[in-house]
Order: sequence, then structure tokens, then C-alpha cells
Amino acid sequence: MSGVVETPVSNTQDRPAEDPIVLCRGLSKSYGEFRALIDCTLEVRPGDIFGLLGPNGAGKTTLIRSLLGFLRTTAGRAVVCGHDPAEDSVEVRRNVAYLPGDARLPRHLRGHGVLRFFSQLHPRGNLQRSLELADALELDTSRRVGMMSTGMRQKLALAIVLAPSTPLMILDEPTANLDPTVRATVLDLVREANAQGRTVILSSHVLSEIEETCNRVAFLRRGVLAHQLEMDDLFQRHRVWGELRDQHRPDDGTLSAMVPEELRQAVEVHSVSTTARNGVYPIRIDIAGDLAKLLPWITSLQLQRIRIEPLGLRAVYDSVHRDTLRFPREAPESLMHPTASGSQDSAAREASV
Ligand SMILES: Nc1ncnc2c1ncn2[C@@H]1O[C@H](COP(=O)(O)OP(=O)(O)OP(=O)(O)O)[C@@H](O)[C@H]1O
Repeated sequence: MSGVVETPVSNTQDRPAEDPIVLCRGLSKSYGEFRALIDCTLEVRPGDIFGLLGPNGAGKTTLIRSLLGFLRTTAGRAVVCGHDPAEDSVEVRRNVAYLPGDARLPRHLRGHGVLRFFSQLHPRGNLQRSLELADALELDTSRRVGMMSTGMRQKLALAIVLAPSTPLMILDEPTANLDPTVRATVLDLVREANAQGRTVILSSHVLSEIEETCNRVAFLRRGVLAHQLEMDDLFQRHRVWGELRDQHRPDDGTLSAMVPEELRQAVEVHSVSTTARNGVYPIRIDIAGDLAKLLPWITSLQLQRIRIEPLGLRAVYDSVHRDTLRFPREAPESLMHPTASGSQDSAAREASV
């Protein structure tokens, strides 16, 4: 943990606590004929650490900048901390600390000068807190920005953005260019801020970071909000690999017949290969829900070489991403809830996308 003490923040600004802190309905942004964001509807609740995932060019930054009122949207509306960014972007920015993906800082100033400048600029700026954060990130603030490495400049930007006690923080790839130790510190700081009452929107290409930090995640794909997920539900999804002995295969070969009626909502059985080798068929069982309740049935199948793994974000991401390759920019409604599939291993869990 960083050990930095933060003043608790009130999440509400004349808003009942249960109101979404971010709400968008049918938000769209086009550049001429090109549709960068298409009919985006989502809610971020107070207290969320909300992950935004999607391949390069998916529309994450477009969505973020629309929420801040930096972009004039083409259709739809948004409410952020009780204000409409299209009407009152100044009030929105008073309530939001934003780390852009390409933060530009005055190169002629020293680190502490930059922190002073931004703490005076933001209505909720806090120089003391910025300096503590820079310390926690082990940043030498006596250096001129122009002499800093890319990672050092990222740390400086983080010390600016994490300091003001805004109810909402929007971080666009906050750990880009940072070494693994600092990445972990940054995620700790994000969790600390959240524990103090700040809501967070976090865009990242590192799936493991989203998995470790966020409680909800949205997948953008070619401008479309393709999928949303509660992490608690994801952690309840598992995949079982095993080999089924020939004599235990259902007579008609239909694997779904193996699943008792009462488990069919939660279980799908797939054959991995249609041909038997040494009298066994490799199969895959996808499980949603409490694994403990399903273990007696899995045991009854007498599978060989059994392996159970959490499904993980990688499998869901791959499924959404595969559809990106197959379908045009305007996704049909039927694709809005793709079934997660694809295998996952520990290397893949750590992979960036
Ligand atoms: N000013 C602009 N004019 C035209 N097209 C733009 C403009 N800004 C962004 N786009 C396009 O909008 C799409 C979405 O871009 P956006 O920056 O939102 O993607 P992203 O998901 O943040 O990507 P990345 O992960 O690479 O940062 C891209 O195809 C991009 O080329």
C-alpha cells in the first residue's frame, strides 16, 4: 500500500446517493461520415471502479472526452456528477479529475512547479497531497519536465490527477509506461481513493489490471458498447477440461444429455474433438454460478486428467474481439451479449491487448 492518507470525499453534490454518477443514453459521436461512438448507453454507479476495455480505436477516449464535454457529441445525452457536459462542461470538470492518455505538461517547469501550477488551477487542487503522491510514486520532483523520462512524466501526471478530492476520477491508461512495481502502487492508490469514496473510470489495455481493480467492466468495439460485465459474475465462471471415457458418452452422442435438467441453466458441455483417442474424448464444460454445487455432478462423470480454471476476462475479451473481426462497425443487437469462450492460461491473463 502507498501509505498516503487521503481526506474522505463526499460522493454527493445535491444528488441522492443511489443516482448514477455517470449516465449516458444513446451517446454518439461522428467525424463526418465516420462513427467513432455509436448509441452508447451506460451507467456508472457511485463507488464503482468501472473498467473500459477495447482494442485500439474502439472509442474509449471518444467516450471519455464526450463525458467531459471536450467533444461535441452528435446525438444522445450524458449526465456526469449531476451536470450535462454538453451544457455545463466547466461544472463537470470541477467534479472530475481526468488523466488523459497523452498528458502534456510544461517542459520548462520542475516537477514541484508543475504540481503547484495544477493544484492552483483545479478548484479542488491540493498541493500537499500531490507532493505526497509524488513521494509514494518515488518521483524526483526537482527535475525539469523536459529532462524526465516518459515514465517519470506519467508519475507526475498521476500526482496531479489523484490529488484533487473530486467525486469522480477518469483515468485513461494510467499505468502506461510504468514499471511493474509502480503499476502496483498506482493500482493501490486507485483502490485507496475508491475506498475513500471516489468513483473511478479506468481505461486500460492490461486485462489483469482491470480484473484486479474493477468491480464492473464495459467492452467497446468499433464504437459500440458491445458487452458489460459485473466482475463478481465473472469470478463465478469456470471452465473444466477433462477426458470422457467412451463408455460414459450418452448413447446418441449428444453431450448436453449428460447435464441434469436442474443444472442446464448453469452448464454447457462442448466436445473438444469428435474422435476418441485411446478410448477417451476431450471435453470442455463451461460453468456459470457456484462451482461447489456442481462438483458432485462433475465427479460423477469420472473424467480423466481433469483441469479447472477460472474463465477470466481474457476469454470474454477474446470473444468480443473475435466478433470485431467478423462484423461491421454497426453491430446488430444479437451481438450485444456474446457468450464468453476461448481458452485462458496464466500467460494470456497477463497479456496486454
Ligand atoms: N478528430 C478525429 N477525427 C477523425 N477521427 C477521429 C478523431 N479522433 C478520433 N478518431 C477516430 O475515432 C476512433 C476512436 O478513437 P479513440 O481515440 O476513441 O479510440 P480508443 O479506444 O481510445 O483507442 P486507443 O486504445 O488506441 O487509445 C478511431 O478510429 C479514431 O481514428
